[in-house]
Amino acid sequence: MADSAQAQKLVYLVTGGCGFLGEHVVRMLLQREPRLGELRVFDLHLGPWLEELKTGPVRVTAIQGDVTQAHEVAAAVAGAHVVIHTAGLVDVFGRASPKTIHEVNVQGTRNVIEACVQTGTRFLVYTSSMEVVGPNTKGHPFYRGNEDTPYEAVHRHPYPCSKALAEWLMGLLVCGGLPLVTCALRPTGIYGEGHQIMRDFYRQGLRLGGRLFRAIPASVEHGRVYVGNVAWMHVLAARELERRAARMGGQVYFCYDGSPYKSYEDFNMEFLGPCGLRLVGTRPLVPYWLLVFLAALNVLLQWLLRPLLLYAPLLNPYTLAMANTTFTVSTDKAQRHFGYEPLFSWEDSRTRTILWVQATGGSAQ
Ligand SMILES: NC(=O)C1=CN([C@@H]2O[C@H](COP(=O)(O)OP(=O)(O)OC[C@H]3O[C@@H](n4cnc5c(N)ncnc54)[C@H](O)[C@@H]3O)[C@@H](O)[C@H]2O)C=CC1
Ligand SMILES: CC(C)CCC[C@@H](C)[C@H]1CC[C@H]2[C@@H]3[C@H](O)CC4=CC(=O)CC[C@]4(C)[C@H]3CC[C@]12C
Repeated sequence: MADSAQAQKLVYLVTGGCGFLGEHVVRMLLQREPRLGELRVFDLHLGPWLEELKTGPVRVTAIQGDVTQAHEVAAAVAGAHVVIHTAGLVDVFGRASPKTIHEVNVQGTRNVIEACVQTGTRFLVYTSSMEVVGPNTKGHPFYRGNEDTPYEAVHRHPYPCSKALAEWLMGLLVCGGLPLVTCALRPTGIYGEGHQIMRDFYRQGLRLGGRLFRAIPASVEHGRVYVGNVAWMHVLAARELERRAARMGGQVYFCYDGSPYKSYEDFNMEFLGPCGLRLVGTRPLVPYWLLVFLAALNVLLQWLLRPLLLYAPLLNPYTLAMANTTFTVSTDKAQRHFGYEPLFSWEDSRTRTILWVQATGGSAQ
């Protein structure tokens, strides 16, 4: 008798499937989801790498579309059994307007939910963010927290506001008693192959003669998680939503793995060090008040230059506050609820990331 893996082939849709995380989710599904019959990859900008996937045994359909356009989303969702919604506008640097961030992250998510309800898709996994919780505007540390840790979540920045609203929309469904089963995954800062900010730091270090200068105290700890493990968690959550609907429906899960807790800069050095960079200083070389001043100056410059060009440096009051606030998670909720174990050890994750930085960091890719 054919087993159920062969009997029922499923249609999956990944929104934002050509982004940093989305590409890993797409590849992970193809490698690790035996019930996959068709994979729809929906994104505003389709990657050329999708072409090579089309020659494999699973039907891969590339859909160029915009999550803010309800009709485009509905057409892509129709007939899909499972939707993994990772599309989002990740912007904490002032590149996009608050309105655009809201449209993509909130209205886009609303469109995905409505399309699922209208077309009868039953399972939806949403990529949320740790930013739904914090760090908050008051700079309170979140130390080894879990999904139930009390924390004063206060947002002002458009990005965390939008992610919090979108996650809240997901929660509404549970109260509404709809047949759609959802869960939200909250990655902390993701790293790994394809991580743009890591590459930016590497290039900056190369420009500075192989050095980076410590700006944030080493005692401020950040939770980071490897992109392959975040992708695996999405694939597993999507698979298990059906079997464990009563337990998982409406739940939120932090994404975690064995990556060590370190400051943002020290963590990056785990990869940039073996690529030849050095972090200068055991303590910050620039006083904090000067960073605050420079961050405020960047906001002013961004505003003054806006009519001429887009000036969006890494340092602004929001990113400084983030980098300077401890936020680490310690939880086993995903393990308890759907059997998640990281697929990649810290050593594997580190090696893969180093190889990627070495291969592409200096090139224009
Ligand atoms: N990068 C990180 O450290 C973290 C990311 N996240 C979340 O993970 C998700 C993926 O983020 P990344 O892969 O880092 O970002 P990314 O920018 O690399 O990927 C996002 C993808 O969404 C697509 N997209 C944007 N607007 C769209 C639209 N209107 N219609 C269709 N597609 C659109 C983009 O073209 C891109 O391919 C986002 O929802 C983000 O909020 C959550 C926590 C941490
Ligand atoms: C010396 C500077 C002050 C260092 C600046 C570092 C910042 C650019 C980054 C520090 C913390 C990062 C954020 C954090 O990892 C959590 C995130 C979650 C998301 O959902 C999206 C990305 C990000 C906001 C991430 C962005 C870069 C930092 C602010």
